[in-house]
Amino acid sequence: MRGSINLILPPISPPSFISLNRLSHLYFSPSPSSSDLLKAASKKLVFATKTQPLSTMATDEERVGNVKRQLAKLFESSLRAIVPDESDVEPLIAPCTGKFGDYQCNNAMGLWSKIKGKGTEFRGPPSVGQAIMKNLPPSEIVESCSVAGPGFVNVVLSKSWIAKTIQNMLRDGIETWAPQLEVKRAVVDFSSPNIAKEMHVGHLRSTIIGDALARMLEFSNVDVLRRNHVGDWGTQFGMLIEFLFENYPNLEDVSETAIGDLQAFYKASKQRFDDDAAFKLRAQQAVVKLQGGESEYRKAWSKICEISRKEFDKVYQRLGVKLEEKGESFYNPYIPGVIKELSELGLVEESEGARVIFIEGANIPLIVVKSDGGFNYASTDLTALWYRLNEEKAEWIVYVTDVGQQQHFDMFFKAAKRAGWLPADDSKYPKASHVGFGLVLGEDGKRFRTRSSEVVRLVDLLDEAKSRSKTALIERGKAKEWTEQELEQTAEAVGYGAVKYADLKNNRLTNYTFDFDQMLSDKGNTAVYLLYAHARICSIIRKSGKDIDELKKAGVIVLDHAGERELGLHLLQFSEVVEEAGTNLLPNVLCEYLYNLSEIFTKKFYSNCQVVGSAEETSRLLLCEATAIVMRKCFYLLGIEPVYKI
Ligand SMILES: NC(=[NH2+])NCCC[C@H](N)C(=O)O
Repeated sequence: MRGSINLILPPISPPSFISLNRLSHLYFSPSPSSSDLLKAASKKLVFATKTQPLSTMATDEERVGNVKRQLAKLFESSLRAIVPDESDVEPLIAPCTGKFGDYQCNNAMGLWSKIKGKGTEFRGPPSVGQAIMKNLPPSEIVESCSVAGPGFVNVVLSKSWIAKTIQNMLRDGIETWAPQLEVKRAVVDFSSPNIAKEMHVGHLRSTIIGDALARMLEFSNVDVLRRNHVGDWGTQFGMLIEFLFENYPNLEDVSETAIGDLQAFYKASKQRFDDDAAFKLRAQQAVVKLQGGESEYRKAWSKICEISRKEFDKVYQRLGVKLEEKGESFYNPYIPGVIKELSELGLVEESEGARVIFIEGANIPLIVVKSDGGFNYASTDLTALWYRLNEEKAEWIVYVTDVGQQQHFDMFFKAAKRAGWLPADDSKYPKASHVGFGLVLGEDGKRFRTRSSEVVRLVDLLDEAKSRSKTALIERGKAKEWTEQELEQTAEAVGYGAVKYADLKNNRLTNYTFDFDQMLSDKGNTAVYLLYAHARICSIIRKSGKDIDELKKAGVIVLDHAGERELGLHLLQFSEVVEEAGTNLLPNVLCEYLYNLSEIFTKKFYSNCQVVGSAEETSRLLLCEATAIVMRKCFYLLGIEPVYKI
């Protein structure tokens, strides 16, 4: 699968504290001691700046909340000083947890393997690490550095810089922490249900994951074209149209309510198709007439699409998802031209009456024109890709479907590479990525179905999520405290948020079990727990009686307590996490960050640091506000509505 390495690998975890210690024994290098730190300090590697309230706007440099990038810039110049060769200066920076530092530069070992035996003055990775550290230019970001184990350069960030960066964000807005991606325009092809079929729980995953990815890329300054590649073309329309004509001789009479239950309509026409040979023949002829553009048939087709669209839109509205429909039929007029172009390139060959493209490594060819002369899913997808690259000028095209379609994407991406539409190197743009996801399972561990083995309808799921969360709120006595409207809105935010989060928090490639009790629990890693945590932070601020907007203008953040510092550092990592989740197309990375933020806030900060009435009240209220802002942005990026009181 294209880009599979990126997609399957879990986020890189930095070497843990323990492994660092272990390695340090192996490499006979002492762990950094206070004397190391002192030495580092004497080499002007300690930079402490006093945090000041900032009344002026931040410079572009200060706006960047992405610590990893800022450190990479510093280390790049230090690496360059050691190895003047341009190709060797890609800094490897990773956050780390441990008493030696907040971040690490992991270049020493790689550099050593390149320079050893070539008359270098260095004696091994630790000495390369020392040199990297010594060459680090002065910066207010870094408080101290040390070298550990096989040359890891540990960096302790300056807490006054962390504080200042958070103050800047509070003053200038969270948008100043948005990642800047290389890509300017992307297509995210998601949801994409099929006409005349009910949207089911499989489409739920595509809708939720695709929306989250689109939001993350949009936030990262990418122009995103949200595309609903609806299945609105194909042989099934012959059967549907014929059935429509049979039951509604006058098309004007067909209302939404008449065939509102499209699943039932589809089933009934399929029954008719299977049972009656004459009907079947008429249905097959109807396909030809539709494709030939006969007006009555086109009208009937439009009617069916329109009714389906209204049903889909209701779901999108409830989920707060925006999409622009460009269904399969949209690309029809372009298909012949694209097949011609591919033929002229010598890619299309005859095989058993069909026209196909052979793909290296695949045991079957990609059929682009069927033996009856018709086009198929692959011809449409190749054409849509061509359109997106050439007409829409997208540099990154992302497709969100179940992993079952992986081979299809793999094949037509390879065909596009053969045609020279995409570079052979997956790390280059323009690029196409398939975002696959696993199955939704029921409690029995099998595919999620209703008791009568029917496909579960999305609307029913959403109704139940809402009604269950409403019941839970009523049990907490909220019906007495709140207006009916507040109760409804919160029940929706919590209910739909729970369904979305339960899906997004898993690595999307794994199957997951749909379990209302678990997703609506207010304990553990659930949307309910997180939404309530956010509401509680808002209530701390409200109850303080302070005007938070005034505090934001002049207040100073101090991170003297370990809990304050840990919270501050985690807040600062928001930008690099969004960048990682967006570029690797993994929303679960952002969920993990959000959950950890809430845990650090509660367990490290709030339980140890009194906020209201303390000497540090202003600073701590600002930390509460910054946490609430970052949490809300995470909710937004995951497509979840926040709640402010609970
Ligand atoms: N460009 C694409 N093939 N997008 C995905 C389409 C998904 C398809 N309609 C389905 O329900 O399985």
